[in-house]
Amino acid sequence: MQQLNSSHHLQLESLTRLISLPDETLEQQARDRIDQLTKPPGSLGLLEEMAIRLAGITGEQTPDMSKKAIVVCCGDHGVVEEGVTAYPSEVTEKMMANFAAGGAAINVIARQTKADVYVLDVGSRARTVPDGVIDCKVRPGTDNMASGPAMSRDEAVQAVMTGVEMARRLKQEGVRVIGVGEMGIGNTTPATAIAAVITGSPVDQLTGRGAGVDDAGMLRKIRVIEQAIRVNQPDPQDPVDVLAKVGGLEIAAMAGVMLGGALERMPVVIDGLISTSAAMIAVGLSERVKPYLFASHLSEEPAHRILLEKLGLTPLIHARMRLGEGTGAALLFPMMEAAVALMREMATFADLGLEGP
Ligand SMILES: O=C(O)c1ccc[n+]([C@@H]2O[C@H](COP(=O)([O-])O)[C@@H](O)[C@H]2O)c1
Ligand SMILES: Cc1cc2nc[nH]c2cc1C
Repeated sequence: MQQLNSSHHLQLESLTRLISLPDETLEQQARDRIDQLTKPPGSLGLLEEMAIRLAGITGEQTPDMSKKAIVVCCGDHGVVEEGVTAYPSEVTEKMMANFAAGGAAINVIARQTKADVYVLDVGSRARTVPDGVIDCKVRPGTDNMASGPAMSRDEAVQAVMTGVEMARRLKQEGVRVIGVGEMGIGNTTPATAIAAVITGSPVDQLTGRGAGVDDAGMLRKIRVIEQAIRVNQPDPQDPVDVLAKVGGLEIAAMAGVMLGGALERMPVVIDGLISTSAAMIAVGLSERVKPYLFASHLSEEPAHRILLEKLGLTPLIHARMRLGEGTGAALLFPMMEAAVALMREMATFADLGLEGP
């Protein structure tokens, strides 16, 4: 591991060792209570599993979910010059301004589900970072991964540490649950490349239309991802190598938010394909991140299902969404709050003078 910028408090390698496992005693207590609630055992399905996991993560039988945050990590991609997306990179900057002004889909959904939106410019090509966007730019966009590494190892680690610091800051601000989202024109290309490297699945089975590329663009995208993997030869056993060679700055930062969230014993909700590719990197850096992660929705991108299966996560929402920004994650928040409220407010069989299930 290369030396990090001195402003970083902890080195990536050492912090991954500091992540603790969820509390099994609290999980068992939650399981026992759920089976005493006035319902057939297991009938609340994945909400039961959610309540149990939240208890183990937070160390609280009925965790406080009042302060919720969505972190939208933004970055641009040199590979866009290969014609892999229907949109120009400039849209990333315009959307960052839109997030800051409150007019994007994530702003609307987060207002509905009572979450605060934090926008991070980790690596956009915007010359000036729009007001209201947190400037933690590592570099203005990646290089074209079709002809060489997207970035250096050091830059990848710096971007990861940006996410770690963000999660720690949110914890200090009293945030109890973090949803992870992103914006970056072209980023389904690196996300799919990460999926191909880590799962070994054929690129043509993983690749989707992203924000809406046409048939010719799809074929180009598949060939470009195959070429990027051939040219860079990323080592699937080395997550920083994968990030640096075929990843993205916002993907690295999201992996960092997941590491930081786990370090701070906070549940972290992932969103679509791109944040799930970041989850693969985070779990590659430390298996201990996995129990802190919650899948929200199943994206239309074919690689998403494969990555979620590999992570052992089940998405609760099937809404044919493929937007990103953390929109699916924000939609999971009310279900999480409901899972906790059920634990807190439901009557038990004993309350009804019944023996139990
Ligand atoms: O979250 C997803 O699964 C998802 C699927 C398709 C597209 N996106 C969003 O669309 C952008 C990437 O699409 P593309 O075609 O430019 O690679 C990026 O800003 C993502 O947030 C997101
Ligand atoms: C308009 C637009 C909004 C987005 N939000 C996330 N990805 C996006 C891609 C586009 C093109």
